[in-house]
Amino acid sequence: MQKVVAVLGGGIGGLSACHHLSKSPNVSKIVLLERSGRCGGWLSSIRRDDGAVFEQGPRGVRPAGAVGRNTLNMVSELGLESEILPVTKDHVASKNRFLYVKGQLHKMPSGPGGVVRTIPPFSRPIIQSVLKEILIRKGTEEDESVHAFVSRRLGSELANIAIDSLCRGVFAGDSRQLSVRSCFPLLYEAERSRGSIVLGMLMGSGKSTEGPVESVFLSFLHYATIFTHCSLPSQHTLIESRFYSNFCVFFFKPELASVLPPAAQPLLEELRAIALVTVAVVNLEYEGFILPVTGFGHLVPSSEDPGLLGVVYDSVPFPQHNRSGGLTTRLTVMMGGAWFEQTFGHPDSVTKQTLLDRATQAVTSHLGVNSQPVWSYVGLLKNCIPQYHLGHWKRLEKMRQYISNHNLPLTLAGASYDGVSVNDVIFSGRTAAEGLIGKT
Ligand SMILES: Cc1cc2nc3c(=O)[nH]c(=O)nc-3n(C[C@H](O)[C@H](O)[C@H](O)COP(=O)(O)OP(=O)(O)OC[C@H]3O[C@@H](n4cnc5c(N)ncnc54)[C@H](O)[C@@H]3O)c2cc1C
Ligand SMILES: C=Cc1c2[nH]c(c1C)Cc1[nH]c(c(CCC(=O)O)c1C)Cc1[nH]c(c(C)c1CCC(=O)O)Cc1[nH]c(c(C)c1C=C)C2
Repeated sequence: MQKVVAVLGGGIGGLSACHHLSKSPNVSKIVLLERSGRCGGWLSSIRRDDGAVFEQGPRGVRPAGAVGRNTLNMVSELGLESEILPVTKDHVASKNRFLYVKGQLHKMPSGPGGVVRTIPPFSRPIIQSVLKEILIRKGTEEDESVHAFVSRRLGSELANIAIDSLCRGVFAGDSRQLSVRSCFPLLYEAERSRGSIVLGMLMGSGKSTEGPVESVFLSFLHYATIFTHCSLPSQHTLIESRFYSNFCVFFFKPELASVLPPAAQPLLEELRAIALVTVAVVNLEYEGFILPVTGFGHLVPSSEDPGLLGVVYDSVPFPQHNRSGGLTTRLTVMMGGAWFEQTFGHPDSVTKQTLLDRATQAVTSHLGVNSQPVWSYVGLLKNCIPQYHLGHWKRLEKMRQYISNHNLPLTLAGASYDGVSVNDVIFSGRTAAEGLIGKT
């Protein structure tokens, strides 16, 4: 039977689902319902007339593993290869990552030399923690916080500095609340299957699918303009939508609540329990090359400055997006996340000037930059990153069971469920589409 499918939400997940649905001869019509004036969701680029580009949302994807390959396949199917700005493995932005600890920038140890020597901010060689890890007994919990898991297996220093920072740089979240099972499933599975992260990674390494390119930037605006836009009134309900054989849902739970019938209350309660954090994203442009170091950027552990997550040195990986003519430096300061309210108060009451001042102060103190930016843009991205807290996996199981038991014509996909990265979300769009129509 030919299907008419409604896709709710024109973020990258919804667009990916549309792409895969559109390849099936069994789908006669796809209706993409997007409430805002544009598609793309959090993918959002500011393009100035002088050629400068600033990202308010994601700026890169790592084309590693199955989800990375899937993204590259979709890019190729859409004929967008020429839009990719590759950042190769030997590029300085791929090799140099920094941590800002105790008032100083530290290059993250890398390569064999970096692992066997003691490199600040760490007090002993990382190899020591890695070798000990193999001997640590397997945990027994169904789930554990990322911080507890890493402290137990690799020691508190790596948990407090490296993993705390990484969780801020990916989830804008608190490693003490985030679930290892849902946020880092490979680590969790490695311990379960091999009894050790190190052994799990080594034994699985034969299957590595990494290509020569470490990171790519896709001109996200192109994704966003491929599909036309239409809108969904917020009172739209499943009952009113009887014309559609199926729904794929790609947006966060507060919005989903408005389209579900009251009878789906238990599902709504689970959806509401998935927390979201707000991030302030401040794009800055400086005259000349002002950085004391080169690399992708630096992260700040929560013990150093809870409200300041990190700084991306956009000009280093993507100099093509500097304005034409004249040397400039583009930076993005990310703030808030799980610490937004304690740092800035309620997102509705903070002023853009406060956020700009805080961001430029960080550039001055972390990077020793004394000049003022010649251009800036302050974005307040309310509820932009879902937080997979402890027990997230159980919540997902419950929700999907409810949908199945009640025969709801609904598929949950997108960043709130099975991975927050652009790659994960594109993959979830494909999986949702294939769940409805079979493999394309
Ligand atoms: C600041 C920031 C930086 C990031 N950096 C990276 C990065 O470098 N690399 C990476 O891999 N990932 C990154 N991410 C994560 C990634 O961008 C997101 O997880 C992903 O874009 C989410 O896509 P989505 O389709 O699930 O949801 P969304 O982008 O939220 O899309 C949902 C869509 O649904 C629409 N909608 C909502 N309600 C309704 C309604 N009632 N009716 C109709 N439409 C509705 C919305 O308008 C929106 O367009 C970043 C995220 C942020 C916020
Ligand atoms: C959901 C939001 C995401 C943000 N960034 C990413 C996602 C999915 C992607 C991402 N961010 C980092 C990595 C690298 C992990 C690794 O393999 O080492 C990935 C895949 C880390 C990172 N993020 C930022 C910086 C400066 C770094 C460190 C540099 C590096 O390791 O390469 C900037 C940044 N991005 C996001 C936030 C909240 C943030 C805060 C500073 C969103």
